[in-house]
Amino acid sequence: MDGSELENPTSRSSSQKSSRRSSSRRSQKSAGQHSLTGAQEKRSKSKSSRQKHLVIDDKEAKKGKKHDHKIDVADERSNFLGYEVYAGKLILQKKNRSASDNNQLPSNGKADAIDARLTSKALIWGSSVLLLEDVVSVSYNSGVKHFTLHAYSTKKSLFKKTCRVQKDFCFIASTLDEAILWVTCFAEQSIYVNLLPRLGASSINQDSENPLSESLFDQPPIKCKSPQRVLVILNPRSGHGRSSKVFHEKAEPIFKLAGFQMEVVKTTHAGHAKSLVSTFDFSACPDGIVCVGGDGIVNEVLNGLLIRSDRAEAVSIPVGIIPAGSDNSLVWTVLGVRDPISASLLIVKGGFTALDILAVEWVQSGQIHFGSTVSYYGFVSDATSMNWNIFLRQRRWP
Ligand SMILES: Nc1ncnc2c1ncn2[C@@H]1O[C@H](COP(=O)(O)OP(=O)(O)OP(=O)(O)O)[C@@H](O)[C@H]1O
Repeated sequence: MDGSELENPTSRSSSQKSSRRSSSRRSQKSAGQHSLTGAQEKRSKSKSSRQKHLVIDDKEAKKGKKHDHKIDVADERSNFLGYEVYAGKLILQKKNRSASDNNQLPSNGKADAIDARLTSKALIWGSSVLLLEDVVSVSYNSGVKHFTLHAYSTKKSLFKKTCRVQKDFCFIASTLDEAILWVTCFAEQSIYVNLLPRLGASSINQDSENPLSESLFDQPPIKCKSPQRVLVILNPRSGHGRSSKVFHEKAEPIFKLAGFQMEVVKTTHAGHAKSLVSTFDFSACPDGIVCVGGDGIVNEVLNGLLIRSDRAEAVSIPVGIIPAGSDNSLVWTVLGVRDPISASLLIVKGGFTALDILAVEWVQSGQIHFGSTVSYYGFVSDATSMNWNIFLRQRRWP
């Protein structure tokens, strides 16, 4: 199955059909500038809400008369599929063709081309939908008409458990310029673009009738996110010694697809992570720390940050967690995920969740005693990623 099979929305009602078609035409017409920026998107949203009110007023004015389904269409599009960013024709590459075969595709291969739309939430082609939250990156070789989406979509396993599996989708655009537009629009939706050099000289023969397009590639025109540089701290003892396997087989491939540059440190003893983090020069890895292990390794990393001389800045360093311990209760509580693939996706998608950390105090004979270091923490969050803020109570040392 390609993406998630859906009921084809265009087959519902004629009024919906025409509304969608005209919207698609509008977006095709303005190819080249038709990606919506956040502000445009807001404007578009408020426009649809204005439309909605107009339809309601109209309805009240002409009681009893039937009206079209503008309200439903607007709501459905904004809630489920987001707002249209780009539309055009794409050919989905057959599995058994290699990337180099694409270059021999006849330029009149439009017979297989299908309507495709990129919205702020998904890529939709035919009756298939691929959610952007499942897409890790796009690979694109300069000078060719095809690009590949690397996705980890959810799938029900034999025992009806949901799991994520990697799947690549190679699409061929109608022209080289359209391929660039598609990839640019993915980049604008915060998908990492892995820009690769040109394939062989033969690979651009397909576009030799269009020298203008070729010149575009003298300067790569696609603006993409810069690669993230992170420190990975892996406890090889976590999860009864399975954490290295979890990292190298499940998390690392996703980080590589997303262009992450990683400095991986495997701890050699208890307390290693804390001492490392307490003195580490983060200028080499400014984009975050990824803990691979159980709750214990996260505990050490947070404590290491808290005892740094530059604690005020250090607490703003994002901390990610790849569950590879035996219990992983913290990551489940904070991120709502348990599997390392979903946790890796959350990290590469880059959202942040503020996490409250409280010092635990103990009371004896009516007196409050504080530890000399922050030794444990209450976590108050249930959202989806990993920035953390520290709220320490006013402390009075005995
Ligand atoms: N190389 C190492 N050898 C021995 N112990 C280590 C090493 N590195 C870290 N540790 C210690 O191991 C403890 C347990 O690690 P961690 O919590 O990551 O795994 P776990 O116990 O399998 O997972 P969970 O806490 O989810 O049950 C940590 O508190 C840490 O101090």
